[in-house]
Amino acid sequence: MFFNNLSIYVKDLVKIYNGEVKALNGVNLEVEKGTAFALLGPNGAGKTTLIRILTTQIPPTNGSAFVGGYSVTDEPDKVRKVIGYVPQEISVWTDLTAYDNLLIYAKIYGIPSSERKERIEDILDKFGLYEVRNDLVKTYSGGMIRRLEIACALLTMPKILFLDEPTIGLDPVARKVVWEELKVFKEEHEITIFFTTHYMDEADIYSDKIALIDKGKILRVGTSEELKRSIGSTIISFETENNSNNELLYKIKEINSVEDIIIKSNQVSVIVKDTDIVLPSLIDFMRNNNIKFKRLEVREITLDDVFIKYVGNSIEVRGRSTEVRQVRSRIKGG
Ligand SMILES: Nc1ncnc2c1ncn2[C@@H]1O[C@H](COP(=O)(O)OP(=O)(O)OP(=O)(O)O)[C@@H](O)[C@H]1O
Repeated sequence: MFFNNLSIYVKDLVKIYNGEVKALNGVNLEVEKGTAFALLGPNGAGKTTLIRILTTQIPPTNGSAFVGGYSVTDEPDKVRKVIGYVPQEISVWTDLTAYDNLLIYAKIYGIPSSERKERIEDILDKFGLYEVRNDLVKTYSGGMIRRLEIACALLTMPKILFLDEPTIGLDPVARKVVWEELKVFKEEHEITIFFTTHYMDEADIYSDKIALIDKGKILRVGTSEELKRSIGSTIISFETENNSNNELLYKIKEINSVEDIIIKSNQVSVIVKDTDIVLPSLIDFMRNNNIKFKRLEVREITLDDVFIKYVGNSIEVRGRSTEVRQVRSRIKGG
């Protein structure tokens, strides 16, 4: 059957808020079973809106979406039975212990009382929280709270886990712990993970496929390698020293084997197919036009370069994410 291989199928999805804000503008996506899929985009791109539609919290304005083979609009109850969801906002009770939080989830989701203790202890162990299971959550670090939220969402053993900015506001070490534990769980139970993120490295390391989203539109979908290759093979970057004019610099595009050029103030990135061809011509060009430069380097293309190329600027973690981080750290501090 058509959906056999897919966990999520989205067709021409549109969401317009209050008849005027077009948050999603014709989104098409396919997510294969057992994979980790990252939705990468800046603030206001439509990431949370898409996740809310896929988790049946809000209806789309137009188009269709299927999760686990079920329509989010026609069969929302069936969708809810096969998914787990961790929102950006705090979703556990901080005045309770981890064990009691999970016990509430177990009761809400109808896990038989004879199985509860074993399943709760098992998931606490998998997410490194067994030793602190009887401590109040408000004494936990941000990373521990996140791991508990994920444990709560996985207690019912969903087939598809949705995570909205799972590591927002966490330090790099805590982010790594969250992802390493998720990775082990995903492999063990063959679940599909659909997550939104601002973090390039997170999408790069932990996803099988990445969709770039901006202004409600999917710009590109592919593996990290496919996305990087789609813009070229290498970057030659340098800083200009004098106030060279950009019009002149854009002429670098005419050099044979140059794919594109990105200029951000005095930082110039030249995307090339073949460095050996471009480098001598580029040096000649700079000399002939008396453009002084420093810190020239030849480096691999990163996802950040891909994003700048397709979206026009780099992702900044700001606004809402700062807000979420502040709220989380306030709660953490009691
Ligand atoms: N309930 C709402 N009512 C009206 N407009 C909304 C609502 N929710 C989101 N929007 C708008 O829809 C657009 C997409 O927002 P959304 O929250 O989906 O983006 P996002 O990519 O998740 O952003 P962030 O990374 O900041 O969470 C934005 O312009 C936002 O202001």
